[in-house]
Amino acid sequence: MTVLLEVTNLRTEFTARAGLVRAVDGVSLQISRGECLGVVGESGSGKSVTFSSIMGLVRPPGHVTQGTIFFDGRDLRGMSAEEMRGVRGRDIAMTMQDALTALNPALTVGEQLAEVLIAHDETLPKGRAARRAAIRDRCVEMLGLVGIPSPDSRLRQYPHEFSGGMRQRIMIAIALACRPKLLIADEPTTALDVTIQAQVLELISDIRGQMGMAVALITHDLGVVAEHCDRVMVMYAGQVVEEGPTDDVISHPRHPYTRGLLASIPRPALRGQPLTPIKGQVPNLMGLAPQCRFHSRCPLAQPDCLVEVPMLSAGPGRRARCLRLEETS
Ligand SMILES: Nc1ncnc2c1ncn2[C@@H]1O[C@H](COP(=O)(O)OP(=O)(O)OP(=O)(O)O)[C@@H](O)[C@H]1O
Repeated sequence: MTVLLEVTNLRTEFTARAGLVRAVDGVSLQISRGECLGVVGESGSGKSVTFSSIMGLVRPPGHVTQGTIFFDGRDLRGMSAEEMRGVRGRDIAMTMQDALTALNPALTVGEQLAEVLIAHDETLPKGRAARRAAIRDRCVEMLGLVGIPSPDSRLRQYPHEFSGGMRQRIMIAIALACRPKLLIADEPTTALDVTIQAQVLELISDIRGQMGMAVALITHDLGVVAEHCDRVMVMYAGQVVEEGPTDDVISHPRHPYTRGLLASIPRPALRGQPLTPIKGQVPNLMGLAPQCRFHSRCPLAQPDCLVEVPMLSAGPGRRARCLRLEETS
């Protein structure tokens, strides 16, 4: 599979009154064409900021201060704001955690879909009437694709006239309108109940199959990753701590943090056994010392862990940021 997105050594910092917050610190990742990468980690681990940085959507006081981002062979960090606007929507689309705030309450769903098509779809006919008809057809097609019943009439409705699950689907329809090569889905199901969650995820997987699109699925839920992702990347305190093929990482986690995450979720095979939450808290990202960030919570920690730990090979296609890998092999 050819590489679609390649990020190397990305760093994103926020200048806060109390000091510098390094929200993303040395993140490297790759996504191949058509692949689904799961991105997991506790709240505040830097998942959203990593992908907002890739999209060029970090706003002051935040700045990308280091690293390279190549998409489809093009250098995104070297692009102008205008060029990046072209990439967003057409090549890479991102759905946000909260559909209600991401959608424009003052425009109908049809108007919002049409806006994206007008901005990015170069295949639309030039003549006015033909163009209008083509835009309308595409809007109906996209709402139909995400499973909105009677898409024709619902195009004229506003976001508040839809349920939470429907709004998520509409946001996905808008993201998919220009057939992006990569969809970044940030917690697409957080606000939804369990059945709707499953439907939205199935929908993303189906469309991925139909369009050959790559997906980065940001989630707290390792169950979701197990079901939908080819590979998984685990983040902790602004860094990637483990990555590899999903089945391998979930069946045999190598980083103590990934092991902790897996021990803290209910699994049918372990019914009746108590869950073990990870003790302690994610460290403050301000002024972190150059040492293993999981050290204070780690059951395997030794004094020699108080050094900056690089990503180390942890088996075929796998890497983990830990000096105790021999104890988890
Ligand atoms: N606008 C901001 N100003 C200052 N710091 C910020 C800002 N946005 C994010 N951060 C910092 O970046 C860290 C990482 O945030 P991010 O939203 O990427 O985490 P996350 O892993 O996506 O969490 P969640 O799962 O809750 O969305 C936060 O803990 C916070 O310290």
